Amino acid sequence: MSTNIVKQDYNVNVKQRREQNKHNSKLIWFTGLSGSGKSTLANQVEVYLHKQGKKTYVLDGDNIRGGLNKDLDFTPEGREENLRRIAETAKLFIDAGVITLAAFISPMQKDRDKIREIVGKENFIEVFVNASVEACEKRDVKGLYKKARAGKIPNFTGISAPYEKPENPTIQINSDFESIEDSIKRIIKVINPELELPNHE
Ligand SMILES: Nc1ncnc2c1ncn2[C@@H]1O[C@H](COP(=O)(O)OS(=O)(=O)O)[C@@H](OP(=O)(O)O)[C@H]1O
Ligand SMILES: Nc1ncnc2c1ncn2[C@@H]1O[C@H](COP(=O)(O)OP(=O)(O)O)[C@@H](O)[C@H]1O
Repeated sequence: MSTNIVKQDYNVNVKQRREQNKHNSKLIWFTGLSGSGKSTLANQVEVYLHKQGKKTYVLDGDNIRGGLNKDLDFTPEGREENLRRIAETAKLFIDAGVITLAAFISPMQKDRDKIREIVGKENFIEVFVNASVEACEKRDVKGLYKKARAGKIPNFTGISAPYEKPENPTIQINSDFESIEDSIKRIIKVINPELELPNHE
């Protein structure tokens, strides 16, 4: 535990960064089963925003778990710490004026509530990428469901570990039935007004 910490104020603040960028900075959080479509949608929404000249960055499960969080496993405690660190990272990106898109299974409501609390509810947009286990298993993008069914991956979400559906997401996508193009359009419609410059008064 760190003690005797005194917060340092910076000369350039988030308001000035947002004004220079001419857009707001928020966290767009994609939650859902493995294979539901989180990475696909986060990446495509980033492409759209980037083309508009906005400052963006994507944080994605497999990439963060290969670096910053490579010491963590998929137990409930491992996931909790994974998501806490990602939320703290996203908070820094938001402060840096960057629109941050995060794609993590984040299966537990309590962990998602903690993320919202860390970044501030005014900065948090939750996208629930809803897909059935059956559809994800049929896609089996990375062959992980096959391995999990064979008992080769412990604590696999949807098979041997739980996924709690979000209680009140900002947007819900049904990727079993919806095309990628339609999902992207619906997300963009909701986030565009949220990314306009805020009134800091
Ligand atoms: N046991 C188990 N359960 C679920 N997923 C597993 C597991 N082991 C490895 N993987 C791979 O890790 C990716 C999910 O990591 P996350 O950091 O998003 O998970 S979590 O939010 O901490 O629950 C996940 O990526 P996505 O398929 O993009 O969701 C998998 O590639
Ligand atoms: N509406 C949709 N949104 C996102 N992905 C979709 C949709 N419909 C079908 N898919 C397909 O589902 C798969 C999702 O894979 P991926 O984005 O890697 O999932 P995740 O990041 O959640 O593990 C891709 O093959 C994608 O083409």
